[in-house]
Amino acid sequence: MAEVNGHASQSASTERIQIVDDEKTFTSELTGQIERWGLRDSGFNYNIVAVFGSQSTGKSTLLNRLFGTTFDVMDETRRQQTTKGIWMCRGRDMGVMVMDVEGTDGRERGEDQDFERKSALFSLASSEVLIVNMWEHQVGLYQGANMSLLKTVFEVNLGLFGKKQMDGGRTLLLFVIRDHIGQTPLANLQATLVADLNRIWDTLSKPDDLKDRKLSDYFDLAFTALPHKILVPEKFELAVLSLRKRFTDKSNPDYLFKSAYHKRIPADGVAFYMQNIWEQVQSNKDLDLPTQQELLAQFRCDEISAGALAEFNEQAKSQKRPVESGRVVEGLGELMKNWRTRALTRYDRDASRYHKGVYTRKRADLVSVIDSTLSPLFLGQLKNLHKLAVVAFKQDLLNGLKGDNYDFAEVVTKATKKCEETFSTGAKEALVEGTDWNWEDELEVIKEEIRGVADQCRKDETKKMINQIERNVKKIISEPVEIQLSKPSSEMWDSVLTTFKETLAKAEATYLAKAKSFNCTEQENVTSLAALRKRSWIVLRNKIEEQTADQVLLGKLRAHFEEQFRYDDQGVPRVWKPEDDIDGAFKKAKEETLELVPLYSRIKPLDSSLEFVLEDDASDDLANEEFEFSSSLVVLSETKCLDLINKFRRDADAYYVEAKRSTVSSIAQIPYWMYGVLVVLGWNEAMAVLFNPLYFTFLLFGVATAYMIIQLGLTGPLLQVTKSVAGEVQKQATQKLREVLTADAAAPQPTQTDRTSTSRQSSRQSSYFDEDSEIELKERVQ
Ligand SMILES: Nc1nc2c(ncn2[C@@H]2O[C@H](COP(=O)(O)OP(=O)(O)OP(=O)(O)O)[C@@H](O)[C@H]2O)c(=O)[nH]1
Repeated sequence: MAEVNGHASQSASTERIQIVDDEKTFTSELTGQIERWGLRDSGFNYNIVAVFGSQSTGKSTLLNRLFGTTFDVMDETRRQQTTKGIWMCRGRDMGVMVMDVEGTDGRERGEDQDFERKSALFSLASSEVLIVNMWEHQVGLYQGANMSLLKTVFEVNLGLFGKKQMDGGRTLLLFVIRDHIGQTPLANLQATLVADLNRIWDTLSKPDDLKDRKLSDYFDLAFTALPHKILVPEKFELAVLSLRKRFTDKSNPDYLFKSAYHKRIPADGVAFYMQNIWEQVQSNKDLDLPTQQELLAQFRCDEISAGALAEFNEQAKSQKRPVESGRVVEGLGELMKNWRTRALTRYDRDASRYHKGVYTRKRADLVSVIDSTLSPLFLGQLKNLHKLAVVAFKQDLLNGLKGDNYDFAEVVTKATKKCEETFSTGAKEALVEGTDWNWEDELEVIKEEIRGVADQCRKDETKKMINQIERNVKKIISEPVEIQLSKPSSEMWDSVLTTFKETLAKAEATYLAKAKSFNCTEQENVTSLAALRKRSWIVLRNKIEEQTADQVLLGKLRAHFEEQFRYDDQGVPRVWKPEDDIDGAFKKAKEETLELVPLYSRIKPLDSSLEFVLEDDASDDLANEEFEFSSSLVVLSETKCLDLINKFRRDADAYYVEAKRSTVSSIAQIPYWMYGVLVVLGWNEAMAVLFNPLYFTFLLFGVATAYMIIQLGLTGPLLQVTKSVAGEVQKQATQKLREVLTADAAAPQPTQTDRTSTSRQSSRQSSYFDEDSEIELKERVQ
């Protein structure tokens, strides 16, 4: 077979495609290419083969010869890598997709073994037959024969696809030994390789559930040797031809594409299937063994990151305490941005020179640590802003609701807007770009909270307003009701209720006018008005209670009785004469007065339209006291009425007796003949006084003095002076008497003979002395 040069013109059926490029990106054009190869509709009637082996071991040459593919082959004069990435080509005149894979131990990639691991694993997992290409002299070498690479690949393959491959999809590992001179028979080489592979398999770290799996559970092994291409080209070609037959001739007993190796993926899904495998292989961390540069980069990037972080932490610490203590730190967002930028700039400056991947990864770690340190500050600041905004909101409400001329809704809207603005401004300032922090949720919490505060405030204000209106009602009805109840008449309750209803109507109008600005709901208005009616009624009821208290009502009855009994029709006080009909007048006045008791006992107007009705079940959270309207209409209970009547009767009887007595006293005057008797009996004494000049002078003097005193209005003062003088005289006399008695007590001891009389005397004295007198006496002696 003629060697096909990659640069030669290719027919569409053998056009090759790079499925994974240098940057490890999987092509998006494989589907289209499979279609161009004419394999799209071949169902399961296709095979996939790949090659694995060190660089420049004649892999492309072999594939081109075996399958008639058009892979690039290295120029014989320059030993340099030709295959980069993974290429795929359709076998000429056969339904085989052949993958030429970049060689291992690539000089060009240096220490970066990442690609060779991934490409080997990809080939192993996706193809039916994997040709392991090696020089004869590589057999038995651990590194040279890629055994360490195979170990890693087996291990990851087991982890990733081990379970799936158990259900089917075994793979054939076809070892092709190149430049076989023949000194060592193939059987020996084969034995060495099998021993190596089993050893590798035994030392694999397998998943727990696949611990007992053997190499043969997953792989079939086949071995073949090719003679030296340069030294014995004919033999080489013949051997290749015979190997080719094993791929093409199904009747060949050594046919290699056994159905057991088929992955059972329809041809039109192969592109997608392979892409998936590549993605799994790519994202597998077990393959990412660091190179020396990476190790160095990790070390240095960690160091640089720690330095930047130390400075950053110091700065962040300075604001931790103020924020935790509940203070809103002015310009915190700006500060945080500065610390963050400073730390990242410092890291970027020093670390960006190292391995790109490591630098980027470590930078992401640094950003995450910085953000997680700043996040509590941000959240703390939000919390403090929240508190501040709500406090300001409450203060604004307080200030706005001062006085009487405020519009509640307006005050609340203004305060709400200000509160939200305060918070949003502060929160936006605290936000650091590049983070996923959010403050909108907190704003929602605030909105909810201030809605609650405003609602409570509205309820309090409504309560206050109702209390105020209640006080006004009390003030307004107090006097007129008192007057109306003092003038008992059959229309007394009509006038009381008229006053009450008028006042209540005004109160309700006042409430409704105010309630508008409170944004009260219809239900709230209904409740509040019911409360207002109830409270007003209670106010009236209390006033009535006060005016019908025992003594007050008794006073009223007495006054009414007196009016009827002691005054005549013209309102002039009556002076009872014996001929007057006291009994009749008394009876009439008493009966009329007693009729008032039932009138007072129940609130019942003559005009039924004036009756006031209050629903007992009117819900009222403003006035919770126990209250029953129907019973509130009863002012005096029956027992109380009887009690009052009895008390009043006693009073009335007293008036009656007094009236009677006044007639008796007017009857009991001194009879006129008594004056005659007086003149007759006192004639001599009168004459004696008249005719004795001394007596007469005294009489004249006495009469004149009395006349003057009366004329000058000095009767009162004179009586006062007389009383004082008499009092003083009495005091002096007592004093003198005490002195006399004290002198007696201080006299020498009486003789034995006098003792009896003295003891008698002292016992008498002791009766004069009380304890105070003794103390006074002692003081005087001293
Ligand atoms: N001695 C010897 N040389 C060979 C054999 N097959 C191919 N070569 C030569 O080895 C060189 C490399 O051949 P390639 O087929 O490009 O090798 P490769 O493994 O595909 O190379 P890369 O794709 O770069 O890894 C070429 O100069 C071939 O002529 C062989 O069986 N024996």
